[in-house]
Amino acid sequence: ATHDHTQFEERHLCYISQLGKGNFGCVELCRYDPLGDNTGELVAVKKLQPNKISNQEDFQKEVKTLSVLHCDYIVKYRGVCYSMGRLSMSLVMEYLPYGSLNGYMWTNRYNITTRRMLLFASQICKGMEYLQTLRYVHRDLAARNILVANDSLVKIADFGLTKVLPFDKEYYRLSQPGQSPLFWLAPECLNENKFSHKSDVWSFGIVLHELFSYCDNNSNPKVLCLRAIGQNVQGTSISMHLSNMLANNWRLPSPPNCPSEVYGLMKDCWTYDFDKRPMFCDLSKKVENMIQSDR
Ligand SMILES: C[C@H](Nc1nc(-c2c[nH]c3ncc(Cl)cc23)ncc1F)C(=O)NCC(F)(F)F
Repeated sequence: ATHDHTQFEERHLCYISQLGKGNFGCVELCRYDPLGDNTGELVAVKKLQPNKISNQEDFQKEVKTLSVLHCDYIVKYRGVCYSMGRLSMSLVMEYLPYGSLNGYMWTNRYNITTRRMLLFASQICKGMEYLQTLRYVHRDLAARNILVANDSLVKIADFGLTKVLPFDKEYYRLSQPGQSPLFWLAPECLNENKFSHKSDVWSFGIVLHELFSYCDNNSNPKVLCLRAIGQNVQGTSISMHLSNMLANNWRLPSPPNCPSEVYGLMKDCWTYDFDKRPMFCDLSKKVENMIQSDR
């Protein structure tokens, strides 16, 4: 049987504001208000730009993916809304009022403790552990794709690039270079378009760097990598330069005032050989030990 996609009637979805845009379309804040008295719940509605058909297929997959995920550390699926006579479909999700993690970290940079950052890191690890049990590879783990539910709870969101591993392989090979942002990608993704739980671990290390940099846009992974590459980017693409630097053991520098054992954890996630990188279950234990000892 098809999944019981809770149906939201378009006439009761009241537009409030736009939350953000992506290369797919946009996400809007709406109130689902069937009683028409403003007592309905706030929801986040992801709408597709109707142009590209390929987007439609990818969007269907994203809806399918999110509808089977049930985890405290993953944004909740609410259902779908068909409009234009089932011609176009929107994805309805829970609305998280504190917004995306990168905005939250920068806004609250003066009163977020190391313990709080480690709590967020352990929650992201647990969400990723859950994804791994279902053989999903997120492929776009970044602070901009983490949502903040409240001052002590974050959730993984944006499953637009998520792929399920084949039954007989522990990696997913993309046919052509994808649209994942370069500076969050593991070397094997840059060099061979190979995505796995271990490449998600690499991206988690980048998210740790973002967290401990308070998501400062002046020292985000893109800025730091481009500075290391140097302005004189000759013919070879940025991807090639980055790949060469990583092969020569260059890594993002430690964020200012970052505890050395946290930077050590980032470096573990950035082990060149993906077989030697820690698993998310190892990472969450290490992070939880740091939370305990960080009194
Ligand atoms: C394109 C949309 N962008 C944004 N969304 C929100 C947002 C606040 N609260 C939210 N509650 C549920 C959802 Cl799905 C989004 C938001 N805030 C700022 C944005 F720029 C998005 O989906 N971003 C990926 C992720 F959700 F992971 F942050």
